[in-house]
Amino acid sequence: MKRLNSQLQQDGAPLELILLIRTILAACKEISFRVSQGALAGVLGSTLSENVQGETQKKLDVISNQILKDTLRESGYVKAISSEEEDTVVPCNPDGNYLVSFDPLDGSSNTEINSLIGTIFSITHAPQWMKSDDPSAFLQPGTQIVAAGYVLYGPSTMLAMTTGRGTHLYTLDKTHGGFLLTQGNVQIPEDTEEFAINTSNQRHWEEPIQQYVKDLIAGVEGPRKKDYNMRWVAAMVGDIHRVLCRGGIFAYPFDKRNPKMPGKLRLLYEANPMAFLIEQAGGLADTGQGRIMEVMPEEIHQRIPTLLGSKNEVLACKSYYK
Ligand SMILES: O=P(O)(O)OC[C@H]1O[C@](O)(COP(=O)(O)O)[C@@H](O)[C@@H]1O
Ligand SMILES: [Mg+2]
Ligand SMILES: [Mg+2]
Repeated sequence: MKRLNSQLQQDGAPLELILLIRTILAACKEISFRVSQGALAGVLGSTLSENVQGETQKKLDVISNQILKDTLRESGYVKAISSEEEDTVVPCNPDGNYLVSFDPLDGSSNTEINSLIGTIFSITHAPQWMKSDDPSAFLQPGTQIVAAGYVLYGPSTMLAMTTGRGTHLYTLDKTHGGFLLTQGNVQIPEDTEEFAINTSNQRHWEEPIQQYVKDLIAGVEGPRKKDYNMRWVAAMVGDIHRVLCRGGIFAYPFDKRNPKMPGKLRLLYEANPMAFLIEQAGGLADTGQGRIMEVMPEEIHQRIPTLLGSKNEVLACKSYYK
C-alpha cells in the first residue's frame, strides 16, 4: 500500500509542505492515542472553562489543542496558528512560511459516549508582510488553501487529505505508525438518498431549508419522488466522512435565533477545509447563496451556513433558495 509521502510527492506537494503535513499528523497520532485511552487516563468530561465562543471546553479539547500548538510552534514551518480553542491567533516562527487553522477536536460532545471525533485542519501560505500575531493574514478565502484534511478517531484512525489534486483517504497502521493510502481519488456519487441535518432546530430555519427538508421527508409521495434516509453523527468529521464514502448531503443552515451566529460551523477551520475535500471529490460546498470557498472571512471565528455533499443533491437544495 502506498505511503502518505509518496502520494504527496506524486501530487506535486513541495517538500516543506510535506514536512508540515507530517508534523500535523505526528500531533494527530498523539491525539489519537490520548483519545483511545479515554476513561483510563481520566481525560473524559469537561473543564471549568469556556472558549472564546462561549462553549464549555472538554478536557480533550484542551489537550488536543495543546498538542497541536506545541508541535506546530516547535516545527519552525509555521508563522502563526488559529484554533477553535484560542481567542486569537498564536504567533509561532516569524520566518515560517505557512499558516495553519484547526479545530483540534471536532464533535467533542461525543467523547463521553465513545463515538466519532476528529481533528480538522487547513494550511495557507503566510504572506511576507504579515506580523506573526496579525489575525488579518488568516482572512483569506478558502480558494487560497494549499492543503486541508481531517483525522477521524473512529474504529480506525483515518486521514482524508487534499492538496488540490483529488481527495485521498488513508488509514493509520498502528503496527508501524504510518498513514497508508486506502482509497485514492475519492468520487462522491452525484445522487443520493441520504441527508444529515439536526432537525431539532427546524423551527429556527429559514423558509427555503424548511421546504427542502419537508420535501425530502415526503419521500416517494412528494415532489422529490424517492424515499430518503437520515443520519446525524453530531460531529462534522463523522458526517463528512460518510458523505465522502457513500454520498449524501450534510447541512448546518442559517439559524434565526442569533443573527450574529449565522449557522453553527466555523468558516476557517470547519467549513472551508471540508469544502475543499468535498469539491476535490466531485461534490459541492455552498452556503445556499454561493460557494463556501469564495467567501471572504471577516474574522477568524466567523460562522457560516453550510450545504455540503453529493452534487445533484446540493444543487437541488440550493434551488429552494432562488
Ligand atoms: O448536534 P449539534 O449540537 O447540532 O451540533 C453538531 C455540530 O457541532 C459540532 O460538533 C461543532 O464542533 P466542535 O465539537 O468542534 O465544537 C460539529 O462537528 C457538528 O456538526
Ligand atoms: Mg468542530
Ligand atoms: Mg472542536
